[in-house]
Amino acid sequence: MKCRAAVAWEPKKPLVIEEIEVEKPREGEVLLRVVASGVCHTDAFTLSGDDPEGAFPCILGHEGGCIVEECGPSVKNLKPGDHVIPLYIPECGECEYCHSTKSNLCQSIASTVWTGYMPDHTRRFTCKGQPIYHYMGCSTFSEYTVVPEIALAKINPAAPLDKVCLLGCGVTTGIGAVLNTAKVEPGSTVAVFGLGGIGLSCIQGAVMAKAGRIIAIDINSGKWAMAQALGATDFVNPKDVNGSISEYIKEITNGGVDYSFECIGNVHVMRDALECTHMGWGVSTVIGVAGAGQEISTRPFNLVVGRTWKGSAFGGVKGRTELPGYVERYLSGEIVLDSMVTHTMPLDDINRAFDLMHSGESIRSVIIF
Ligand SMILES: NC(=O)c1ccc[n+]([C@@H]2O[C@H](COP(=O)([O-])OP(=O)(O)OC[C@H]3O[C@@H](n4cnc5c(N)ncnc54)[C@H](O)[C@@H]3O)[C@@H](O)[C@H]2O)c1
Ligand SMILES: [Zn+2]
Ligand SMILES: [Zn+2]
Repeated sequence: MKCRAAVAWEPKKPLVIEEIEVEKPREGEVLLRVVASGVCHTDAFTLSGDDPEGAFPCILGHEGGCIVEECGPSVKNLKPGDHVIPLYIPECGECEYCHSTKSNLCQSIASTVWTGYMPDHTRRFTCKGQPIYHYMGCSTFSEYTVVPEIALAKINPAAPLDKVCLLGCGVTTGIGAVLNTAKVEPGSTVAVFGLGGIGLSCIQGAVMAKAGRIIAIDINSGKWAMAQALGATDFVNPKDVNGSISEYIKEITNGGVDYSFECIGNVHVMRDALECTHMGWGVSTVIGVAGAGQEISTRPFNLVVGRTWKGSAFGGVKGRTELPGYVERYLSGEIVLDSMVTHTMPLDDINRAFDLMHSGESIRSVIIF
């Protein structure tokens, strides 16, 4: 079939709206009509060319709200009309990661998801006769996309897809990092570095975990209002701090925070986030994705004295099992999504979503198809 999609022909160039050809779903695959898609910093990261795994030309987008259009052979649990959220980390239910309660990193199709192919090592998109790479197994910046059944969470059709699409990455990542990865306890002091879609969702998670004090940190003071509305208790702009931000946070928290989260992708901030945690028990979770070749460092002694450095992908959430519950928590008012969607636009204006992200004006832009 033919449809319209935003094609990333090469790094650092605006996306181009093109007519593309989408092949039928094959064995175990599902053709989806994309209703809405959020724009995440990770899309911008890949487009920047800093992502070692980025393959071009591709169709970006991984925060989708979709409806099943057609099922390929041997698809068992989905039918046309079902509402789904595509998962960049699938859940096959059979691999050792799926069997482990300690990880959500299903490896069943990882080698193809992260190289831009479908599980059978072929692609479903062509444009002007040229094959186009898939992206994170989702490619939601297209009116239609093809995703394996094991990478689809079936959700309550009562949920608005233009809001719950954010559960496909940003919001689930932030909340899950707090609840699943760090396991923040009631009364804890928490520091969140970077107040984009991910950081603000960490704040939501910290509120859900009943943290006592939630310190929101961003170089853009315009982000404070939203952080406060979601439950942050303190705001620090590192630009207003003389000297080290980690020393400053330790000073105002009587020795350091219990938990910190890095939601930027900056290796220097990752170090600050670790070093501002309390000696003896502080836990710092890296969520931000840093550029190719970058490394983190700290004095080993900072770990010897009882701090822990952790990392979290998609908030440690097993998508097919747990995401439907996140959608229910949104419907019951426990998870806030509506105010996170600061901008909406049609596919034709998708490049504006990237501009708004880079200028710091948006929390999340959602493309409405
Ligand atoms: N681990 C995962 O599963 C996962 C999932 C999604 C996104 N990510 C990553 O999380 C990061 C955040 O994504 P996002 O969509 O929220 O991004 P975003 O661009 O919306 O937000 C980033 C925020 O960080 C702030 N910031 C930048 N430099 C700063 C500094 N030095 N100190 C303090 N604040 C600073 C910016 O002002 C902005 O508010 C990205 O690196 C993204 O790739 C990881
Ligand atoms: Zn994302
Ligand atoms: Zn698996």
